[in-house]
Amino acid sequence: MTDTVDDVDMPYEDDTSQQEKIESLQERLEVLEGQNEEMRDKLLDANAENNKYQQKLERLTHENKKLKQSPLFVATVQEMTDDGVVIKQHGNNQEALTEVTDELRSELEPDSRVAVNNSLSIVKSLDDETDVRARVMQVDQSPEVTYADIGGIEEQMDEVRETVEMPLEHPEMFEDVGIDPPSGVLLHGPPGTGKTMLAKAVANETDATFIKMAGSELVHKFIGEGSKLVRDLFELARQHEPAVIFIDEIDAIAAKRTDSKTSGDAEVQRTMMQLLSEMDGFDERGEIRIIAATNRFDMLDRAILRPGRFDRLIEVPKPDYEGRVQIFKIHTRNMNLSDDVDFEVLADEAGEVSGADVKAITTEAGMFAIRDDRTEVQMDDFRNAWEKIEAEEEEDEDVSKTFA
Ligand SMILES: Nc1ncnc2c1ncn2[C@@H]1O[C@H](COP(=O)(O)OP(=O)(O)OP(=O)(O)O)[C@@H](O)[C@H]1O
Repeated sequence: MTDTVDDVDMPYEDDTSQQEKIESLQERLEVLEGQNEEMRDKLLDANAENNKYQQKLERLTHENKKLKQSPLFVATVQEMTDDGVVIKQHGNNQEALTEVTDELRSELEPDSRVAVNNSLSIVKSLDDETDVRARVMQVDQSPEVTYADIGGIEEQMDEVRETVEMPLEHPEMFEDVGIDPPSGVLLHGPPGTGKTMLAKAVANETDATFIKMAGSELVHKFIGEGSKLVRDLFELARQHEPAVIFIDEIDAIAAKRTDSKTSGDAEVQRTMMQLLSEMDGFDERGEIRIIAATNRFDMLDRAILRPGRFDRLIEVPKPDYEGRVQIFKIHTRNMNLSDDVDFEVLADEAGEVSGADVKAITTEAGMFAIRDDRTEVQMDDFRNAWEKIEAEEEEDEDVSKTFA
């Protein structure tokens, strides 16, 4: 390497001759020029290196983006070895040895849930399975709803009792007659008409565990996860026999096939197929009854309505006038009512409302009384409550139209 010249002192004594001074300065200039050249070379090398890293960064960013875009699969870590991580994919149960970055490795242990890409590289670690199950499935050992809490849908209640309660309590009757009880019951109708209540009440009255799963929670998940959750659901029900499985918003996993072939659709299809296959093997399931509910009957794939599946359809409509009177009475059982309260007039004035609307009116009427510092709820409180709720509903409709 060339000698560096850092000092700013002149490279000669004060008494040196002119000629010698020039020579020394020239010598110094040469050294500096050499240094300059060397620095320029280094700078060029560094620039070239920088370019190389930039390109690599761009490539990795692009690959990373691609990895995130492509569908991910769920797998469970089986073993952590020096050669990599052994994972087992959900759905097909295939095992694979895959490499993992040191950073991710520190987050993993046997039984960790991970998301893997097409080439089975671990992309990220996932929440604990129990967290997902808890979010998707609610287990209620004894729901509090009774048949007496439900108003205006007697016919539907009788049908649910016949199809769910009878097989649970008197399976021998079906054997004696020589017929199979209906496999699944599908409740369909507008929101807030008591579908969930019916399922809870029948579980309560038969001392069965109520297990609720929301269909919408099963979609937009990783490949293989929806069907695994369906298997887990039936396993959970088996552990809690007798049990009533309630699948709310079944349209989320059982909508008619669309033409699009996106991976999301395929995953929804797989989840539904798993549900159907669990239902097809239903005979051995003993004391488990399945009730599903939807507000979108028109959207359902007819495959789920075939015999042996959801073969008992029960429409749960909004209550009629008599039903509304009854529901008003039910929801005001514990309220301190003034003598002027007349449910027949209220049921008439409210018009075509759902049971959930009636419940909302009674609660809001109570709030009006509290705001007015009264303990007794009056007829006007109910009227004001309905006016307020109606105005809010109209506002909501306007908002949803604006954003539609
Ligand atoms: N027929 C009814 N009798 C008494 N209360 C009712 C009735 N229908 C609805 N309600 C009241 O409305 C609430 C919501 O009803 P529920 O959840 O059973 O409706 P749903 O039909 O399952 O609605 P969604 O389709 O929106 O899930 C109930 O907790 C209850 O307070």
